[in-house]
Amino acid sequence: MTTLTSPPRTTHTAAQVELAGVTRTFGAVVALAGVDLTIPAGSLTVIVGPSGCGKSTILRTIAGLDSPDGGVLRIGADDVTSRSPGERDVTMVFQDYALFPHMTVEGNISFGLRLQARHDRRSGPKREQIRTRVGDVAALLGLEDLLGRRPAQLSGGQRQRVALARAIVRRPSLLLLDEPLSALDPQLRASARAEIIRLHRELGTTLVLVTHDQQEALSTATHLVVMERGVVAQSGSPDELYRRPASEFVAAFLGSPPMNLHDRGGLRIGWRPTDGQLESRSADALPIEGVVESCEYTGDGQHVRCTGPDGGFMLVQREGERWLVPGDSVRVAVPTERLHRFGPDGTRLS
Ligand SMILES: Nc1ncnc2c1ncn2[C@@H]1O[C@H](COP(=O)(O)OP(=O)(O)OP(=O)(O)O)[C@@H](O)[C@H]1O
Repeated sequence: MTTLTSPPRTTHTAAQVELAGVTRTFGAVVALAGVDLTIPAGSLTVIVGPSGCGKSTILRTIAGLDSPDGGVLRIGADDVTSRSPGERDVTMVFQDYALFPHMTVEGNISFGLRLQARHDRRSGPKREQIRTRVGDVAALLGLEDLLGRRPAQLSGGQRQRVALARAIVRRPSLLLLDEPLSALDPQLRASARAEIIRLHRELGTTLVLVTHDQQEALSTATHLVVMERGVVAQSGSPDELYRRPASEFVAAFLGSPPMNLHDRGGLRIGWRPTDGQLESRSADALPIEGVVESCEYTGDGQHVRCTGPDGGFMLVQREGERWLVPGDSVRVAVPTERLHRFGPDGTRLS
């Protein structure tokens, strides 16, 4: 696969996207309950959240495949709320790739450009330009040797690359991907994820990706958006959301194994399983005692599940520490600066 060091010919200006008070209902179902969101120009923004929280509806609204009931959508400086999909300079890649089965890979990739050429003979792309652009994109995605094949003769990962090639060959200033990796097995997912990150960097376009996989979201995004029941729970850099979750919902949603949460004095206290220090006697720490219930070997350590005085908790134990077995008593200290505090309504305190 070719890695371009200078900006490729597929580069286009990257667009900022802004949603203000966007609402959408389907009968009694509120899919979007007033979404306020800015997607920075040139970012790789990942929208993540549990099933049914409105992720796909946001993407479809940005693409113009669905119309909001209220609110404003801007792409760049333009209010595009009532513009048709064709007037938005946006391309969306669907979960199932939707390739044309009777066309070759080359035919699939060039389809949009050929259509454009037919509609607009004067300023549309010329045959030679189409060939060059398809060649460039095929090189970028490592598809040069597959151009003569049909979709049925490709692996899942190759089909995904063809769908991406078909989208980026049109040089959109905004590229939308709905669960692009969901059809791939875990090993292919990891390499496809790396490919999307590289592609984003080389294209310089704004890329918005939807997933329900929080691990994938954390590792892929430059800008992360967590959705909760039709609204944005929090948006910012992945690091910001992981280290300073704005609510108990975001805290519990991001991170694997998930954050431990306890009731303490009318508040909710949270700590990451990696922040618990075994056998530490530090004064500036919350002590928690428990009994080991089960241990899960992870290769470089253990995930240890314990029962404590006020419910269970999880601890991540690294290699080199005392090896725990079920029935062991443990004493864990959580440094005060690593504690997260949430009020009765779930919002972060301090
Ligand atoms: N065309 C439709 N008609 C009726 N209800 C819809 C329609 N599209 C979406 N919904 C509902 O709106 C809500 C949000 O759906 P959406 O597909 O945006 O969620 P999602 O976060 O992408 O979910 P998933 O991760 O399961 O794909 C859901 O309750 C869904 O059932």
